[in-house]
Amino acid sequence: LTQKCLGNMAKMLDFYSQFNPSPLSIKQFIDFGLSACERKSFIFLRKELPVRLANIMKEIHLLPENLLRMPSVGIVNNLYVTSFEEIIHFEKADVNDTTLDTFCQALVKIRNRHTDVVQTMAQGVLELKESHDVDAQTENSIQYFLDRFYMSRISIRMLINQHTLLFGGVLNGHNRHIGCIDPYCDVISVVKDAYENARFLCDQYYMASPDLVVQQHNGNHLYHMLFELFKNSMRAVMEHRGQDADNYPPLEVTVVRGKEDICVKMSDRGGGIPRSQMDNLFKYMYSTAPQPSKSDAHTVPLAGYGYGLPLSRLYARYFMGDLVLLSCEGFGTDAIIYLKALSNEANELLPIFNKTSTKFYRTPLPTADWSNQCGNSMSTRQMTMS
Ligand SMILES: O=S(=O)(c1ccc(O)cc1O)N1Cc2ccccc2C1
Repeated sequence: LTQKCLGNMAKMLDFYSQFNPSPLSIKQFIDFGLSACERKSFIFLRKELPVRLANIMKEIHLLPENLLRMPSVGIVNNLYVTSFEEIIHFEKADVNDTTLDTFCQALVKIRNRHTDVVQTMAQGVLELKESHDVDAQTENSIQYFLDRFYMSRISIRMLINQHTLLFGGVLNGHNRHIGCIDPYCDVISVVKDAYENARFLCDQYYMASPDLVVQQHNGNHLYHMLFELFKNSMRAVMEHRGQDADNYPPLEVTVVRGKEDICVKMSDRGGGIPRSQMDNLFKYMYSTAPQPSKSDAHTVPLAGYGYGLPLSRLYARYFMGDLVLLSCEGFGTDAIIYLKALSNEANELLPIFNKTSTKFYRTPLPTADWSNQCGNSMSTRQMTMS
């Protein structure tokens, strides 16, 4: 990048990062998709995509120095710079069919370019762990950043998918879908799909798998969350009971549609984990496992790079839901996915680059205002954070 171009890029980043991202609700996605006007979508996206990209790119620059210097983080940063440049080319383009077509192609190119960003960032965290000692403040900044970075990425891919599915020419398989949203989503069938695919992996690895019991009391993010939870629960049950056991306690899934929340609860009797370990399950630093070596590729990892739970919780929180784990050590674990029942309440939850987020990276961990004998001290913020 030439000096002039770099300077211009910095100015454009400052300009677009001043705007807050505009959260959309599932209702807005559906209503817009029904009227589907490509020009309006283009006009909205050529501003909103640079705003969302710039907001998170400014935050990348706030990362702790030694993470920022990791080769993989440099690669991710350059991907974002390239994609940001490509999008702002459309800033003043006149709105005609040629522009709309090249815009769609650019979105597909950007989506493909960023396909492996989750793994590449995980590699960056691994590079840091292998080259530096990571203090609590750095770990805190990384946890805070990656939750926001992946949420931002989920939201950008959601916008790109809706536009390319609605206007990209390729007819999507199910014409009742609006973009990637299925307004008639039958949760039970998603549960069964996710179970069958996780069971396939479990059978391959353990030569057996727990049954599924589904009780119904009343998309694709939902599928990914369920697939992840099934893999965890199956692994827990199989390892808790040992592979010679002849029968395994079934996984129980309960689906309830309330006035405000839709709950999908998955209960396993896999022996659970101690309360002291629970927080680690959602920590990127803790769950950044060394890459599974290609040699033992036949042992298909039920748990991939370990980012399954933190990412699944982001998918749940993206549309104002949540993912909560409740474990009883020695017995098993309940995982509950909460979804908004009403599409007008299912608003995107988006990270905003501003003074508050900037301060978070610069504020040292507060001194403890709680203490116990074993020398672990906590701050009120840490108590409320988890
Ligand atoms: O921590 S867990 O309780 C657990 C965590 C998340 C989940 O969705 C289901 C679970 O059951 N569990 C994961 C696991 C893996 C290997 C051996 C034993 C266990 C216990």
